[in-house]
Amino acid sequence: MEVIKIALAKGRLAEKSVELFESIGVVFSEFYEESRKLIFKSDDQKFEMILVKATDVATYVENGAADIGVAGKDTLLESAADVYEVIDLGFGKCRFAVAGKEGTDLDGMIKPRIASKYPKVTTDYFEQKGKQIETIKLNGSVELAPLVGLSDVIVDIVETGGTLKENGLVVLEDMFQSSARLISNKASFKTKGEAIQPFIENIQETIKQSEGGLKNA
Ligand SMILES: Nc1ncnc2c1ncn2[C@@H]1O[C@H](COP(=O)(O)OP(=O)(O)OP(=O)(O)O)[C@@H](O)[C@H]1O
Ligand SMILES: O=P(O)(O)OC[C@H]1O[C@H](OP(=O)(O)OP(=O)(O)O)[C@H](O)[C@@H]1O
Repeated sequence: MEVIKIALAKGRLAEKSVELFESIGVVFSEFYEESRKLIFKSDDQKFEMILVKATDVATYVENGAADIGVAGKDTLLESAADVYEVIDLGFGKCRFAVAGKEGTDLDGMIKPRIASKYPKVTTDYFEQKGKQIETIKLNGSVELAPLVGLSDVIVDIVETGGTLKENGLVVLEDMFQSSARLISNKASFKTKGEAIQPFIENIQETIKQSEGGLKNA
């Protein structure tokens, strides 16, 4: 029996993903034990889950170190990994936005300096608009950049808007939505299809049902 390897991001998306797997009978009891473990076997031993940095999920899946994974669309766009994006899981929803101090005249700037954890997403977006920019790659606390003069504006994901607000920033331009996606390694999708396909179909069914539930709520 071939084990299916799943890469999960350690942070925000982990718990919801594990709950989703449970709902289709793939249970990782060990996940709930307090530990620093990074590899977990499912109770039925058919699946192995590895916990990696959110931005590394696509790398593990692209290289076949994991067969499938759960990653935010934001990280998929940024890494441009060559993987199949199989299902929009509907959680981990947030929006990409250009943000800055209130009244910032982005259109009036010739070549604004834009700080972001997502330099590729930023470059692609402004290239499409035909606007020249300079990107400054940061790894976190991006909201600081315009406050201390490191950049003119930022490109970041926004959920509640709380972080922007607490730091005196506002959304200047709404870009697009992001949510968690189930991704698959391209070769595994075929070679391990017999095990992966039913897993995907079951998840698809669960999501359809919960969407129906929401609509009927
Ligand atoms: N504030 C947010 N609201 C909703 N979804 C978010 C939010 N921040 C991140 N996400 C989504 O969850 C994914 C994982 O985010 P998480 O914060 O766990 O990792 P991270 O941003 O790489 O943080 P860290 O550097 O602490 O590991 C992101 O790629 C994104 O898709
Ligand atoms: O609109 P909100 O609900 O406030 O969420 C948005 C914040 O969440 C993410 O940061 P994260 O918490 O991952 O911290 P980081 O800055 O260290 O990456 C994102 O980069 C924003 O800073």
